[in-house]
Amino acid sequence: MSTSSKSLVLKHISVEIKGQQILDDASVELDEGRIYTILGPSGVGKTSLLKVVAGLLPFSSGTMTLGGNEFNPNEHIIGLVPQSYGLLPWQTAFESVSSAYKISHNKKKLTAQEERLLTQLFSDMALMEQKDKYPSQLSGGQQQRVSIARAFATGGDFLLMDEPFSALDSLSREKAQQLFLRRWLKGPKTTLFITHDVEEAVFLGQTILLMGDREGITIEAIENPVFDPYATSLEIKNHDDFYPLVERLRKELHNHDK
Ligand SMILES: Nc1ncnc2c1ncn2[C@@H]1O[C@H](COP(=O)(O)OP(=O)(O)OP(=O)(O)O)[C@@H](O)[C@H]1O
Repeated sequence: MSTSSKSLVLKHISVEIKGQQILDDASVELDEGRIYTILGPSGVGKTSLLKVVAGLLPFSSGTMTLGGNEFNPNEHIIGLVPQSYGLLPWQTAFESVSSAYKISHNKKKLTAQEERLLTQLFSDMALMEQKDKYPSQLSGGQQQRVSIARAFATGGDFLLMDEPFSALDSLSREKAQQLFLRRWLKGPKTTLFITHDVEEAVFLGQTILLMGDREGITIEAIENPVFDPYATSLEIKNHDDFYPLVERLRKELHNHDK
């Protein structure tokens, strides 16, 4: 894999909380503007890795660099999509997205053009009819799409997604995956996407990171030959390489889980 000028490189990252080793010697290189899906057994440290990149979890040793310079997450705008939507009950969908935009862009009021851009984002996420609804009036899939719209609205170069679609039924999930890819294509950000679903990892990941724990964390980067953000999930599933790759990943995950 070639190292792009803005690669985010984590080297020998270890995290300790109260004497307990949470992440042990993890190294990975993330090229700019690619989607990386992360698979790995429960408890291996996927969320911890994401939190390190987000600056929410300090590491005790190792280095994190962007384009060769020290990377301090607090100096960057990073879009985060948690598993549990994270919407405030008193904000409508549009208020939620526009307030995230205003905070990250240090603005008090939206200009007419910014209002149009955010409206386009709602349209891209198939949320136009939900703009003025509160979270309690939205389905899980709609809430999660608002959460994704909010992460896109913050701008910035990084998007961190922690099992964002795990609570959705399969139809809502496929719709959310497709809408996410369409929007991502408009401005590809370096994306880390944790999932427990092997097929989702193959559908969404340009590179699939397989995490294991063998005398320290291992992260195997697998280039995905079937990745095609323009294709539907059915087209991807019909690709000759799709099921062999899914099978291989399932086997490797099973081996790591022993
Ligand atoms: N705040 C914390 N205090 C103590 N231990 C923690 C803390 N956060 C995580 N851990 C431990 O660190 C390890 C890695 O947790 P992490 O949540 O990163 O794993 P994961 O791979 O995301 O798991 P899952 O797939 O189940 O969500 C686990 O053993 C977990 O119990």
